Amino acid sequence: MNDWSPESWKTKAHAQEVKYEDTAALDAAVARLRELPPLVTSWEIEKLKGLLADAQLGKRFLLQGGDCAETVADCRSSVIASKLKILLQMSLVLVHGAHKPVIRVGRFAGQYAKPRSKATETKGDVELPSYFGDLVNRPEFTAQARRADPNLLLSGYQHAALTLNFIRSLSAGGFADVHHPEYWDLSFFKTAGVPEALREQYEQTARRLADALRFMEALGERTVEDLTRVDFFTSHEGLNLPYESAQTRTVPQWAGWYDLSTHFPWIGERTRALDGAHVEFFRGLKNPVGVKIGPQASPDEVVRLVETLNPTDEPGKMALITRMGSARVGTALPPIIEAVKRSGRRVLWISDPMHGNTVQTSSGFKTRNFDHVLHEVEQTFEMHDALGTNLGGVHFELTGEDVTECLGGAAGITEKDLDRNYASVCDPRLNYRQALEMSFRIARWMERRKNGR
Ligand SMILES: O=C[C@H](O)[C@H](O)COP(=O)(O)O
Ligand SMILES: C=C(OP(=O)(O)O)C(=O)O
Repeated sequence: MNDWSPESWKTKAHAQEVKYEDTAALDAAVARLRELPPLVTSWEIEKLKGLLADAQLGKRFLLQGGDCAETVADCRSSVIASKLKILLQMSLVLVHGAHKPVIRVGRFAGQYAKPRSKATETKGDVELPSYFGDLVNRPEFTAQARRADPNLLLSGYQHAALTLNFIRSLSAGGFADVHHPEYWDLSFFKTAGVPEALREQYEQTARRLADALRFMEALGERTVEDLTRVDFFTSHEGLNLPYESAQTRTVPQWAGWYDLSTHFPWIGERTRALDGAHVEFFRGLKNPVGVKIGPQASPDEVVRLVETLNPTDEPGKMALITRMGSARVGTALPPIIEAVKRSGRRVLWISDPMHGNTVQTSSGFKTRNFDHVLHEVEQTFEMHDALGTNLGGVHFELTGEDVTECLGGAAGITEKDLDRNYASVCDPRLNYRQALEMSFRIARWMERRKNGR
């Protein structure tokens, strides 16, 4: 790859480019980022690539989830711990449904850069730059807060490091009680609005999961240790190229270049142009990479993306994260699956049922409906089944907190609840109960599908 370097993206058209006024401060921040130690290691990245290769073959399933926009203000122990807890609980439920190991990947420790539909936001007669994530500017609607500040690149790096440090220590054994569903908050399925049949299904799944975990623990001390040690990998949208390229390095033990800001970066729907800066940057990386694929993508374009980003067809390297929307998935997804299948290329298919299902309420809240999200996942499974391919993972925007951002679920969130605790600075997330319920529904669905019902 002679014509590639960590900076070669600078010669390409750059969608969502951040315009920094103070270029000397940008250069200084990037220079400092280049010197700082990596956040993750090439060993971990290669390990994840191996697990993703298994998922491509249907031997593992991937759960990817976390905030839409991680914030520096939420770099707090309770918030991080509850995010890990919900991901872990969901993964246990999915292990139970999928009958295979689940790879846990957080949208965290670096999910600080956001692409936006509009470059500016207007309130009354004031127009300011949009909020592009804590790596770039601040959410408050003031000219000062919305200025792109290069020092936030360093702040983002530091908070990613703090987050990761805490995740690593919790991973080494801080989750013993999470293996006991009797301590989980499953009260959502006892709520009045939940149909009897659904309530029974939830109770049965929780009981069977608790039995299975007790059985594993009873097998001996070593198994308990293995259960309480939990691996989480990190991911984020590799949107801010000055940030990503400053942390892209060679390492002594392997050939090639690793983006050491995260294990598994992805390219967003708005920045995946074949001749654009992001594809140029990502095509030189050794990390596994994801690309978001929306309903406008053409089958041919998707195949060319796969060929460009993984020219050697390396196992575990390439993931396509489809986000079509529940109304369009039935028509938009099959031609893409068929084209990739015809190309013979290895990919991991992941369903992101969040990003195609965003709607705006009359009172101005961005929201998503639990049933639309579930429907997109189920339809995506069905289409892969019908076409002989394998849906190997799911991708959610979620939080471990009791927010009110998405509608529906057994917790019965309605439009009038949205302003009770709408905390996201960008898109709506499933709250703790909705996320857990989603995993119950998917697991149940996987089981029935496996049993041919
Ligand atoms: O998370 C995805 C995008 O950043 C988000 O949907 C953009 O939101 P906007 O359409 O309000 O800019
Ligand atoms: C921006 C995102 O998604 P998409 O590129 O699919 O819109 C995201 O996942 O944060």
